[in-house]
Amino acid sequence: MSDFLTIQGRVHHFDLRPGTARVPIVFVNSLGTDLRIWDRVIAALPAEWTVLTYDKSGHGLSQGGARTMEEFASDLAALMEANSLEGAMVCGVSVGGMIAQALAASRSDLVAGLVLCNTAHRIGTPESWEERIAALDTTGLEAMADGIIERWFSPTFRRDHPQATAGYRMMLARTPLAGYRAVCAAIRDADLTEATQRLTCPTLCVAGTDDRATPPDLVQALSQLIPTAGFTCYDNVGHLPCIEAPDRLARDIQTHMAALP
Ligand SMILES: O=C(O)CC1=CCC(=O)O1
Repeated sequence: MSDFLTIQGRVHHFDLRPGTARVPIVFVNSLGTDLRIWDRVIAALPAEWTVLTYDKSGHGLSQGGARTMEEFASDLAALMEANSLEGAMVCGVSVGGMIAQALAASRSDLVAGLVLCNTAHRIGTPESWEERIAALDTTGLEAMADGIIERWFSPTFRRDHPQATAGYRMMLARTPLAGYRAVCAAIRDADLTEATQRLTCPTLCVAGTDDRATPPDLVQALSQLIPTAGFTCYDNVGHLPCIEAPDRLARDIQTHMAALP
């Protein structure tokens, strides 16, 4: 059920679907999206799984204010603790995958396994994020939305799903500017290389051949940093497999979950 919790003085929006399975799963969304991007994945998962989704600070219905990747990770830790979720599978996409890595590095008690979709230990360059922040300040998000959507979705998805493409474009363009800007700055400043190479939990890294934001080579490099990680790449899928390939992602999550010790 959708609910709200104040964490470090900021109201956070989350949705908890309680279940009886041993290991809960927690989903972490990307820049410019909210918890709805996971709906089709969750619909394809077993009904007995406990599932937590949430809007990170400054996105969806959550209040802004977090600044660093560590703060975004500690928001998630507090939300999991408040819901008595420990030893969870944490599945994050893009910056959500960075938050998941930072959480696993700092709070291994909360994380039994990881699914890292279309993410990396370092995304882009500080200069590229500075350019994006400058463009945001000059033109705003609406003017940048078409270019961002082309990085998010494969040409096939955009051709075959024009309504969904338009809908997710609205989700992006309606993201509060300050919240979007803060996440860009957190990505600019985050280098998780050292923290991530110390991870020891079972990890699945997922890439898409048509991902123009975190291409397969980058996601594969992430998987090679983590001794316990596997790697898979989805054909004709872009940056958001939770939207373009929800059934395949749900299957891979279940296989990964089943292999947990
Ligand atoms: O908006 C993009 O370019 C894609 C992206 C980078 C980090 C993230 O979360 O999304």
